[in-house]
Amino acid sequence: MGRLLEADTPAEADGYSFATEYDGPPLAYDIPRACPIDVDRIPLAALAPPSASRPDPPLVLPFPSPKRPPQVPVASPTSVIGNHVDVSGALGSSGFLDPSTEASEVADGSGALWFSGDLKGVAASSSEIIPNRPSLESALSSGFSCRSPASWNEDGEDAIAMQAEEESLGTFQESGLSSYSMSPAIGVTPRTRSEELETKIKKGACYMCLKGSRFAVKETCLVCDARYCSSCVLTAMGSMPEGRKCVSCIGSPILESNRKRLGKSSWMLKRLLSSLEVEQVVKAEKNSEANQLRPEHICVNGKKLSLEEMVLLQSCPCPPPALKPGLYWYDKVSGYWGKEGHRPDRIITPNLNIGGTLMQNASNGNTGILINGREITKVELQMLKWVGVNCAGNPHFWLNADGTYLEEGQKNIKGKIWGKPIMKLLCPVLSLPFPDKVANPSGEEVNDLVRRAVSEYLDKKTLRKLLLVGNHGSGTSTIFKQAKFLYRSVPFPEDERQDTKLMIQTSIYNYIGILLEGRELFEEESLAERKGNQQLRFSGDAELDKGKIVTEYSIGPRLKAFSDWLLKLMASGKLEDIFPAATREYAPLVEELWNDSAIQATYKRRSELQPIPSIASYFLERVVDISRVEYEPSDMDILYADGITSSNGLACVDFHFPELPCAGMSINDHDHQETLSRYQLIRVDNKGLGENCKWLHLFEDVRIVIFCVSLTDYDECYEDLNGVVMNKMMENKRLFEIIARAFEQINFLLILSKFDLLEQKIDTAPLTLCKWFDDFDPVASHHPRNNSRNNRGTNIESTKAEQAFQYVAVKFKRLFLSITGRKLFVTWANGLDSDSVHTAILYASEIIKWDEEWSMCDSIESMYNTEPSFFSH
Ligand SMILES: Nc1nc2c(ncn2[C@@H]2O[C@H](COP(=O)(O)OP(=O)(O)OP(=O)(O)O)[C@@H](O)[C@H]2O)c(=O)[nH]1
Ligand SMILES: [Ca+2]
Repeated sequence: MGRLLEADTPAEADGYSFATEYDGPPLAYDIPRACPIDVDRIPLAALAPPSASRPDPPLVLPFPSPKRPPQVPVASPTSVIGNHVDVSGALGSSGFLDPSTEASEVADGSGALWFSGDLKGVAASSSEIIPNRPSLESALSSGFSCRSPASWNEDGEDAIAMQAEEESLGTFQESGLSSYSMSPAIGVTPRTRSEELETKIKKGACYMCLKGSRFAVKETCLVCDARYCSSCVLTAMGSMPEGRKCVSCIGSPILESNRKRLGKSSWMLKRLLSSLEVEQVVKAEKNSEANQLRPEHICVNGKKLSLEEMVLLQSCPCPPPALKPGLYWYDKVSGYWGKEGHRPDRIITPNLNIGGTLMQNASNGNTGILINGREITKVELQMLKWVGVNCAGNPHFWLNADGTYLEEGQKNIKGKIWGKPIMKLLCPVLSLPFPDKVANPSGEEVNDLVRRAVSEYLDKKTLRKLLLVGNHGSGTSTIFKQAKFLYRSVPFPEDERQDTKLMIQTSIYNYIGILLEGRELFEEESLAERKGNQQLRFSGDAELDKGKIVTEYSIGPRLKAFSDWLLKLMASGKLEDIFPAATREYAPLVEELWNDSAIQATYKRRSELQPIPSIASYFLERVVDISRVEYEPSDMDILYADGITSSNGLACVDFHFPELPCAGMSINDHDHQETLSRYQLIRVDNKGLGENCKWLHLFEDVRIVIFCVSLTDYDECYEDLNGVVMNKMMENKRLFEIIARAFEQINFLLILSKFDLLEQKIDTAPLTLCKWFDDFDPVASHHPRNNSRNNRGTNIESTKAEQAFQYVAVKFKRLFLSITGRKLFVTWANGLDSDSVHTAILYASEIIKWDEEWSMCDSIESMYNTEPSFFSH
């Protein structure tokens, strides 16, 4: 008998109550017990998962003007992500854009979206102003509401705030479980708000432009079910780093009802994006962390699962199919699995060490008969009776996974229920599970299973991302393509080859245009020379004479007309509108032009034409073949083409390292891959980085930033948008500073590219032409070496190019140190040489590994440091 407490004491009379121990006679009845509250079992709504991309919590506007009509504020469609990050910048002090701002005024920004597409729809800029935006924050914190103009209903009430209150009460997704209080609350995904919003938005209309009917095809957000038409979807969903989600929903878990849609591309995606982009979106959707089933959403025998437990459950030989968040019970002896409060639903792999201890009331049975400690349901009792198990006296059974059963406290096996043929028929009739395959893995086998599953999972998680960035012309595209050639068994699938073909064909017209411009210049020069009067070059007389006097650079009227048209097209920036579509039509003219002696004469003097890239000759010399419709680019053509095909400025390639495919072995060999580390090289162009690189945060899980700078940039200039002439190296420095600040904690590898081209020009163009390098003072070398590249690390007898490399490296190292206080790693590369690219990427992977080893040492050290008492005992 437990000790009883008595309250009737003298102390009570003094105005306070103090219980004393009861020492009277034993009582004949039960004392009512006050159950202590178990704090862990108080249901709580799930916390929103952390997400860097979610804006600050919405502010409550103190006095919303009632009856404000729903309106869709506008912002530049080019600032989807940017606005999402910097909400305050995009919105006025009231939290909204100035309603007087016309869509046309702001929809014309100069930044760039990742995905190209028709973005004529009216754009919303942030969670606060997308009408349907389900505020996860507001849903999870009662009384905290996100007010958007469109969320005011006719009566001036804040519909979303009301919704938030409803949702903050907490819901369990599994039906009928809310009243069942055995388990702690399971975090659930936010419920869709689409029904309420549909009453405000015309039925079936797009949630952004509010236009269209329900018959028009729409793309739906996986988190909030908001629907967007094809004009708005890219604005609303941005670059889709986690798949099809509104920008404001990035980082939020998906609706469970949408799980079956994960990774399945849609008609609209295929229409708006290139196949590579669709592939990326689909992959992101399937793999991104936020879209995975979260272990804490699965509760087994009253205990939320850990990550390892969930992985084990999902990867066991016989897992529960289509696992959803919810409360479950699991009898690990028999393998029975069911929803809390319900009969068994499945027989899964037994002996899995997951969840808590099976409770007697797990399935809410009331028969008095126990199987493995669980009181069975009526229907199970019925089954036992039908197969002839004696249930008199409410016995307690032990049921093993192989179907053998015995009574508690006895040693004799009474029978084998799964062995009875009638069971196979009975179970389906009673809606009870029957084992697919009677299995009983030993403890050791289960341990193996755990090890394998967890290591596979961790392997998936430890995909090491390398971010490759640099200014235009820094050689990032070439390095990226080399990586594909080096590490992929099929580097460029057919569709990418076709896209590259079109890219090359367009660039050919660009090169021809540059030649034609040069031809005009040379023609004028030679006319002026003949006249013996420099002034004539610019006079009206010269123009007249030009038609009559034929020079080495003159072309016939037919080609002249073509030339004028092409140059006009280039000047208007419309070349890409016409080519490569018109390739078939103009191929014969290109052939004629190329064979013309005036063009050949101009081509000979191409070095005098500043903007023509050195690689242009490679293509120009085969211009006739290339401009034909049947042209198929070779691997070399793909590598030499300027840039990569990606309309959103983002491309990635997954590979295993460090092994290169050697004779007789494919790098994609499955067994081999398992033992290798996984890497992903992501290349983003400046457009993709956005204005002032504000999208960089999307890459915060990268393990290393590989920053590319072309060593040839020091004496090259370009005109910026305002017509200001900028030195390219200074521009590299500027971008480097921005990116180093944005990734302060991440390792950096600087690749100084185009080393071979530097060697060619350093003697004629001194490094001091760039003002940042004005104190470069190379030591003259009397022993120029042939194979200088392999000795770039030494400096005793290094060549001028090597010294320049060292000098530039130190300049960037100092700059990096001053920004981050850390060490910058530097190497060089020649993009056209696969070995040098391989060495550079290998270097990057080694930096990542060193870093991992260091952090491991650090954590072990800190364990020793923080637990002195443990070791002092
Ligand atoms: N000789 C030489 N040529 C290179 C090197 N890297 C790239 N190229 C070539 O230079 C041409 C122009 O490329 P760039 O525009 O400078 O660089 P990219 O590879 O297109 O990379 P991004 O412009 O940074 O995207 C391409 O056709 C490449 O084949 C290099 O290291 N050495
Ligand atoms: Ca380029």
